[in-house]
Amino acid sequence: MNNYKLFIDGNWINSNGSLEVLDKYSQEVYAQVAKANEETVDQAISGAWHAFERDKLSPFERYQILHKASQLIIEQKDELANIITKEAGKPLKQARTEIDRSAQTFLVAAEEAKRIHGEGVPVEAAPGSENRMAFTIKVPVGVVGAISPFNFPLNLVAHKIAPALAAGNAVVLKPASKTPISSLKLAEILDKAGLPKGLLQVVVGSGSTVGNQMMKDERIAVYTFTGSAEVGLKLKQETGLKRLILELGNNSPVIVDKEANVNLAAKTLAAQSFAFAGQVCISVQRIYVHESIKDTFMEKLTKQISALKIGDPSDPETDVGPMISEEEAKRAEKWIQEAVSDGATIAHGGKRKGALLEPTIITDVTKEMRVVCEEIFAPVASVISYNDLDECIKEINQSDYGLQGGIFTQNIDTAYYAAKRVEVGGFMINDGSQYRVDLMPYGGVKDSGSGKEGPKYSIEEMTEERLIVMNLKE
Ligand SMILES: NC(=O)C1=CN([C@@H]2O[C@H](COP(=O)(O)OP(=O)(O)OC[C@H]3O[C@@H](n4cnc5c(N)ncnc54)[C@H](O)[C@@H]3O)[C@@H](O)[C@H]2O)C=CC1
Ligand SMILES: O=C(O)[C@H](O)CS(=O)(=O)O
Repeated sequence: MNNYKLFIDGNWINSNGSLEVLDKYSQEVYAQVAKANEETVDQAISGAWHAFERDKLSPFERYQILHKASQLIIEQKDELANIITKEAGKPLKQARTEIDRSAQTFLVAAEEAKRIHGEGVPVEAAPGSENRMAFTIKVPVGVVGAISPFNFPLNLVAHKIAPALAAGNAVVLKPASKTPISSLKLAEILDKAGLPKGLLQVVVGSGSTVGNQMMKDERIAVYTFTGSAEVGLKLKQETGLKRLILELGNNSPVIVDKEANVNLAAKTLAAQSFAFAGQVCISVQRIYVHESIKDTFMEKLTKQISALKIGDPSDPETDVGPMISEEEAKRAEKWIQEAVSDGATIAHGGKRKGALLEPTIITDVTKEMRVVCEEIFAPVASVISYNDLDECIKEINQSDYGLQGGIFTQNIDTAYYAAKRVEVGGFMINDGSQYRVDLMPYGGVKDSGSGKEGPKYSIEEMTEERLIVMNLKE
């Protein structure tokens, strides 16, 4: 049995209670993790605040620490990938990709630490201001409160911690209680990389206790949250005038136009609908296919899906592993059955064994069905045919969400026409919605959230721009 402690003020501490982290494939207890209580959360926030006041690192020192952390992540790749596979049930090959991406996120944030700057403001042009000089500087906000989801337990945490530290802040992190171990390993890595004690605090526990306490604490200046729209909305209502970065859900649409490369579309969409069992917020969920190519596309798509290997996530060949819990798999199965009883057809998959749900394609759906209009967050995609592109885009935009989308077409005019009209934060041409490189601006519109991630963009959110005006002698 693995035992993990909390990381408070640079020390590993136990608490009265603990929580069990399950191996998501075997469903056996994989680790015990100390659970934060009110007192430990208070200690963590207070420690972060004091560390922020005390340890003012230069941009170059921040660069060195984050750069070193990136190297250590790569050195520990096998161990970290195994942890993600166990605690999240993510197939090993996808877990290994997550480690590489996390190292890159740290590296990009390290570089950004040296580039944080304000700008000159030309006030001398204004009458009476000839002797004045104005410029802005970027200052850290103080303590950043970070709350993260289960699905990318290392890289989505990296997207919060690395830019916050690059900007000179302290961080209190609450990882998802189903997958806290990756965060604790990351704390160990940052400690080894030379991060002064207290600048990162990791508190483990439920959202309703630990998360809730963090959201109410005056000492936290800015919040960054990734998770469901439901929790995001609650947090927005609770945080008043404080800045809150929200990275929420989606039901990603992708158009397969009549001029698409159908082979490319089928191959890409089979991979992007079912990676990590569809539990990716930009997972392809709604596939809009032009009526004239629907049969060919369906044939190629189902062939690609049949080639996916389903099962044990620790097998390096596995493409689709279990969902985060049997309960979640049952919820998705219920949505599928509900659609079928309302007239939909299962074109592929649909069966469930424990937390393993087969990659599933549904056709004959309507836009009111939950599998279409809500975020399913499971290995399930709907194929919807269309004849008129404008009508298709109109239907796409009826979604409450707007994170990422895409189109497959060889016609550049069609591609750009759609890119300008589909209401999303990011739009991919000749790729699916599930494309992301970690330096890109990433974030949604509508109920998918507000504010952007990607180190450069998060740093903007985690700093204040202060204007300085100097009244100089003539
Ligand atoms: N836009 C984006 O970048 C991403 C969005 N997501 C979204 O996350 C969801 C899946 O992740 P889950 O972990 O199930 O999401 P969730 O919303 O249930 O939980 C996310 C985090 O919030 C915490 N939390 C829950 N209630 C809270 C409260 N009242 N106060 C403070 N914290 C609270 C949880 O403990 C967890 O750490 C999906 O909707 C998915 O689309 C996931 C990854 C990336
Ligand atoms: O939202 C998600 O699930 C992630 O942001 C996934 S990824 O884009 O970083 O791969």
